[in-house]
Parts: sequence; C-alpha cells; structure tokens
Amino acid sequence: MLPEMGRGRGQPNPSFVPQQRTGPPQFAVGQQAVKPDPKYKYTKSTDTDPHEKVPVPADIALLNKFIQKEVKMMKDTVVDVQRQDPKSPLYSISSFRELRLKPEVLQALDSLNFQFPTRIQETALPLLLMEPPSNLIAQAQSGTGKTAAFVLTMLCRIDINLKCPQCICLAPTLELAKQIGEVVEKMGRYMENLKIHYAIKGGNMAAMRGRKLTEQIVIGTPGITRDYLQKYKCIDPSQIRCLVLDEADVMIYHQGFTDISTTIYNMVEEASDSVQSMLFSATYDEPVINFATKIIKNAIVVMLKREEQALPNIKQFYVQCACRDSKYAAIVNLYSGLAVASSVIFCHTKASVMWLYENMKARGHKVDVLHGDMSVVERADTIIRFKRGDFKVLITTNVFARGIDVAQVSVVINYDLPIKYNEHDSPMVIDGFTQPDCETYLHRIGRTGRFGKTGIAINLIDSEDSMNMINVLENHFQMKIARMDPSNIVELEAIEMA
Ligand SMILES: Nc1ncnc2c1ncn2[C@@H]1O[C@H](COP(=O)(O)OP(=O)(O)OP(=O)(O)O)[C@@H](O)[C@H]1O
Repeated sequence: MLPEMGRGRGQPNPSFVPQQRTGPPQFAVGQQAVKPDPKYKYTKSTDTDPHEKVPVPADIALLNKFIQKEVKMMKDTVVDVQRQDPKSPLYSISSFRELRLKPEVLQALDSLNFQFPTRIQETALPLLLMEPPSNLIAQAQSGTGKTAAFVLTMLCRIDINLKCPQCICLAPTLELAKQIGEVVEKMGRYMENLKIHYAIKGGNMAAMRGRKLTEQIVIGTPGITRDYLQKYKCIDPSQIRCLVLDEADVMIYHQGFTDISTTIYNMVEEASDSVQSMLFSATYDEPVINFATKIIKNAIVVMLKREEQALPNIKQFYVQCACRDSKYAAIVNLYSGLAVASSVIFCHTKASVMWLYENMKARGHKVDVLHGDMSVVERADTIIRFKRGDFKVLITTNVFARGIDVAQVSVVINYDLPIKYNEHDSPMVIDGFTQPDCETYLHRIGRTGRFGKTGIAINLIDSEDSMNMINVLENHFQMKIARMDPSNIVELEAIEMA
C-alpha cells in the first residue's frame, strides 16, 4: 500500500486578490532596474507610484514590431539544427526503428513524419519496452515529446485481441485527456480494432454501472477513472499492464488529486501481476520527487538539472507597468502583435479572465476565453477553434497551463504571474514577498516554443512584489528574464540581435 500522505499543496484560491506592496522609489521604469532587497518589507501600495512610467502607444508600437519580428523568425526555425546539438532536447542518435516498436506503429510514425526520436523518447522507450517491464519516473522539457513516449509504450504493450482495458492514462484536465486520445488515435491508426474510452466529465455515468468496458486504452481525469474502477467496476484492474500519469507532479502531489491518484495506483498495483507505472512531467520539485520515488516501486528515474528545465528557445522578458490599469493598456496596444500567430494570456482568476475578455471584446478585438467554469462542450469547442486558428488570442487561467499542444502559439503573456500557495491555501509569503509558483510558470511559458520552435514569454510587472517574483524565478532556474523597455530603442535592438 502507499504511505499516507499529508495534505498536498493548496489549489489556487480564486477569490484571492494579489497584495499590493510598495518599495524603494529607485525601482522605476526607464531607469536602470534596481532589484529590491529581499529583506525589505513593503507595506504601501505601488499602484499609483508617480516614479513608474507607463508604456505609451509609440513604445508599444516598437514592442509590437519586436514581437512580429520574433514570430517571423519562429517560422524559419530549423529543427534539424537542434537535432545535431547534443545539448538540445531534440538531439538523438538512434532512429525509431531501433526502439522495438510494433510495425504498425512505425508505419504510423512515418505517416506522421516523425523521423527521429527526441532525447526523452530515445531515453525512455528502450527502458519502457524492455522485459520484464520497469517503472519509470521521467522529466523532460515542455514540448519535447513526452506524450509520444508514453503513447508508443501503451500501444506496444496492449494485446489488440483482448477486448478489455489494459492501459489507463490519467491527466489533470479533460482537454489534456482528449489531446492524449488524439495522439493515441494518430499513432494507433494502423492497429485494427484499437479502441479508446474517455473517462471524463460529460459522459453518461449512469450507463456505466454494470457495464464492462471493451476498449483497450482508457484515458481520463482521476475522479471519473476512480469511479470507473471502484464504484461502477467497469474496469478490471487485474488486466491493467500500463498505468500512466501525465503531468505527474500535479497528479500525485496536489490537493484534490493525491488521494485519488494513489487509490487508483493501489487498486491496480494490488490486482495486476505485471503493471508498469509511468510518471511524466516537465517539473518535479524536491518533495514531489521524494514522494514519487517512495510510492512507485523500483522506478528508474530520469531527471533534468534545474538549469536545463527552462528551454533556451523561449525568450523571456518582463515589461514594467505602473499599475494594473496600465497592464490592460499594454495588452490592448499589443493586440496586433499578439494576433500575428497565436498567443495565450494567463490571468490569475476567472474573474480577471472575464474582465479582460469583456473589455477587449468591447474594443472590437477578436479574443476568446477558457476557464474551469465553462461547460465541457464549450471548453472542447474553444480548444478546437483555437487550434484551427479561428481566433488568435486566448485569455485563460492555469487550466490551460499544462500539456496543451498548439504549435502556432508564439507568445505567452503572464498578465499575472502564477502564485505559490501554502498548505492553508494562502499565498506563500517569504520576507514580505509573495512567492511565484515556479513549476506553473515553466508550464505556462511552455505553451510556446513547442518542439524546438522559438517563442516569447512576456511578464507584465506592476509592483515590487511581482518584480521580486521575477528575481526568484531567475534564481530558481538559473535563467535570464530580460527587462523589455519599449522606450529604449537601443536596448530593444540589442534584444532583437540576441
Ligand atoms: N519525434 C518527433 N518528431 C516530430 N514531432 C514530434 C516528435 N515528438 C513529438 N513531436 C511533436 O512535438 C509536439 C510536442 O510534443 P508533446 O505534446 O508530446 O510534448 P510534451 O513533452 O508532452 O509537452 P508538455 O510538457 O507541454 O506536456 C507535438 O506536436 C508532437 O507531435
């Protein structure tokens, strides 16, 4: 059995309004940015600090030019160059043919133009396909092909002639579950009689009682999948050969998911003689990896160094805004740049998502929203339209932060930075500063820069508190988040040259 775990990290509290703090006056836009002393306790609001300079439309026009140039460069990115670079996550020395995949799967990979495995695929697949099967806890940067690594494993592990679930794949959101299913369909297109069942919100749960599933692969969110196993008994756990947890850190260590995921793991582990468990994510902080290695027996662990986690092909910037209102002005003025390819704007709450959406819509901008209060049908429809390019700017919450793969997303904007919560569901504050959620930040910016493309992440900063979060993120991942000062043409050109 699994060891009992304490309360996981708190879910973001939607009613939270970030605290405003004020800092030393030297921290002003247009001057050399002075990073605040982390020991300094800020107590007053900066919202109306007269030293701050709001980007004016002319400055924003330059910023737009910069974004558009970057987006154009993105189209010219050559994946082959990265494949040759031993430091790149796309680097590999083997071919898919050397990886013991089924012939029908190889045929599908050819038709999908998957020519070479990425580093994580080349590393994970031989470990996952060897006999006897071994468990794996794996980490790889966002957009580098983790999905294919576990989907190919599931396809190679199932016996197509058996009409019962043999693989369970869990994901934190229904959008991600659907997206994984689409990858299974594509990679399993030449496997006759392959069937997938989605254990997600929106299905007819009453019809499940007493029914035995005949599909070989079940992909679902944790709550409904547990009901399938425990309540409706429509999956026989003794037949399960693969259990996959995508976005595994959140699945095993987040309040609301921990107990459910561990119940599923225990049920399958106890019933099945030969289940292989696989955990994949772009991020695992220390407590998570400690917990994961405790519960997943004899797992092979493939981890990245901290400084390897942030992708160099995603250029990260912050823009200083005087207050929340000027963040809105910046977004409105950046619209034409954001709509060149596709962009995602992350807000802290559903309320701010809707506020930004209504205001931009009222100005005639074509934007759309995705958040957890929308119906299943609305959410699915929004993702389809965004992937199809029907609208170019998506305003959303953390519900879109993980896993969703939209190749043409070139810009991610953090209207609000993601905040870390403590075990009491309150924002974590150290030395007077709110702490950023480093893992969520990495997942959010990973919605751009997919599979070696270049992308831009822009963080809108409106207080010393949010500036401090930028410093913490830089230190945590040992990476640079450059100040983008739209009024400084020399600096902007220097960034363009970089
Ligand atoms: N070997 C490959 N050859 C060509 N394209 C690939 C290959 N592997 C993955 N891709 C493509 O790269 C994109 C990103 O892959 P995927 O969504 O699996 O990334 P991920 O690592 O799961 O990302 P995240 O951490 O955001 O969940 C997808 O569009 C996928 O089709």
